[in-house]
Amino acid sequence: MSVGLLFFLLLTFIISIIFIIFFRLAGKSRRAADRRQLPPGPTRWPIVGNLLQLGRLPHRDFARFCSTYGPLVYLRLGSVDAITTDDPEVIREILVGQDDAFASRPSTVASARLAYGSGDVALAPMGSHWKRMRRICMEHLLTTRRLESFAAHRAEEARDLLMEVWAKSSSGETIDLRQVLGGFSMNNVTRMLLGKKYFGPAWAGQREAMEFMEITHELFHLLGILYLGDYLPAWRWLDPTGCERKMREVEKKTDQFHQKIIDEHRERTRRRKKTRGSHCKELDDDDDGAMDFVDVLLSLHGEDGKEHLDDKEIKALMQDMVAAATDTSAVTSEWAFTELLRHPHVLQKAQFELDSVIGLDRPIRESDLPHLSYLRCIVRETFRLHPAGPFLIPHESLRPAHLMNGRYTLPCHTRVFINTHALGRNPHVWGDDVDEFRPERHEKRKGKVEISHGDDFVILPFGAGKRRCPGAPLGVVMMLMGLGTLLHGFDWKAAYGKRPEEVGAEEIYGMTMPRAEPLKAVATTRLKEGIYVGGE
Ligand code: HEM
Repeated sequence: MSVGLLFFLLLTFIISIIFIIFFRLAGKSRRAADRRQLPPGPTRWPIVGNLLQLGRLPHRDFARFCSTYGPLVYLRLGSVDAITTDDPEVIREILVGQDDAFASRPSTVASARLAYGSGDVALAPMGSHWKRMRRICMEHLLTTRRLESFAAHRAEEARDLLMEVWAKSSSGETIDLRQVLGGFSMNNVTRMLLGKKYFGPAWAGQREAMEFMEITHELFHLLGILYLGDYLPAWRWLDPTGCERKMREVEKKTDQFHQKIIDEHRERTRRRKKTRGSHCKELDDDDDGAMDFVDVLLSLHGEDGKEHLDDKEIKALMQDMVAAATDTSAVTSEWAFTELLRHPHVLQKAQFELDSVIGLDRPIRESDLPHLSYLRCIVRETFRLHPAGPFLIPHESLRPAHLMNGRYTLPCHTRVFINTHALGRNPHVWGDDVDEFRPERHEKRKGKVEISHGDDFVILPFGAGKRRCPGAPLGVVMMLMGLGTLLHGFDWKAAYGKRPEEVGAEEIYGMTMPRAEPLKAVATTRLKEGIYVGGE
């Protein structure tokens, strides 16, 4: 080898080393700079980060961090970067201003196990699959026309609710509001979605109803917990609480349940077609009234020229709709009732409005809802103090992003906890009487009282931006109809002779945030008897 070649090789080697060192240092200092620009937050421990600072009600701990370090707080949850906020302007920037960066969802053990590998809408990461599933929801399931086609079912459910409470109150029974409101929203949703009702008259049957209840409760519970395996990967090896084993069991049970419903629908369609002859057209909305959602999903074409959606896609969507639709409205309605029992003057004012808009000679109808401004204020105030879930479903950043005029830099895959519970109790937004239930604070708005978020982002019951709840109009109608029916139909007092101030308002943490105890009350009739048994 010549001396020249040797010299050339040596020079190349030295230059390469210099480049490698240079880029490593540059990378390190860039990462260090990024870290320097993280928002402030509580002191972090090695490995666990801030996990040990979270208790039984993490939304309250997050709120405390926001009032100490806010409005935007950085947390390290085990191996995960996370931020939290309860500030309307920061929330607007995340959900609307920088929607492109923050509209994804984190991949968690629950979303993999319990949402068909994140194959649904609500827990799917941003990408073509989510776009397609969301489009199916918006264009085929939750359209105004389809929701209107179920108005008669909803009216029937309101009538059954009135009759059920009347029957119980006539026999001196205490009313379990969790049970009646839960049954009302569950029936509304399952009739639309699965073509069945699970509670009350004409129900699907004891065994199936119990199975359905059990599965949905287990599912909600597991989707709601803060599972340590998502933050400390080593935890998954040990699974000391048996959480993953439970998830696998529930995954299997739900899948079998969904498959049975799909098979029943296929069989029903096959029988209908056979009755009408093999030349018969596809099932459509004019056949036997409205198609339920499963019928609609079975009639849609799949991707890449496939004749149908995959069963897995249909099951993921069914599960989303049940999970997203039933508990949310039932939990919020129970909270509304809790506050009404704690504030009898608000309850009376709502009844006064109902009587003047509807009268005492007929039950409430959906067409009355836009005219019930005070009832709408009650629902809005309930969402302020008791949003259905303490956080929006966690979002995740798709790339490094800057927030608050570039003041802070966040790494890719930062998990975002928008604390709607703390937003509604933020004294900078709501003043000193944040803890007081006072629907009148929403009254000053002109025209129809909007229940969804407005331009000011001071309440956020349905989220905002790309991931906004696609079922908000249905959720609002179900809540107003349920509450309106019970308030118009009956006078109410807390059960067991409790005084208003003795009605508790303790919450438990989960994907949704119910009262710690089911709400029990005593109802007395206030309309003509014929109305309770289906007359006008
Ligand atoms: C009072 C009732 C309801 C409340 C309070 C509620 C609230 C919410 C909230 C807070 C989110 C998360 C938004 C975000 O992450 O930014 C959400 C998402 C969602 N909701 Fe609702 N919801 C209700 C009713 C419904 C109904 C009736 C349906 C469908 C039948 C539904 C379907 C969904 C779906 C599919 C998502 C996921 C959207 C996505 O990730 O793209 N919700 N809802």
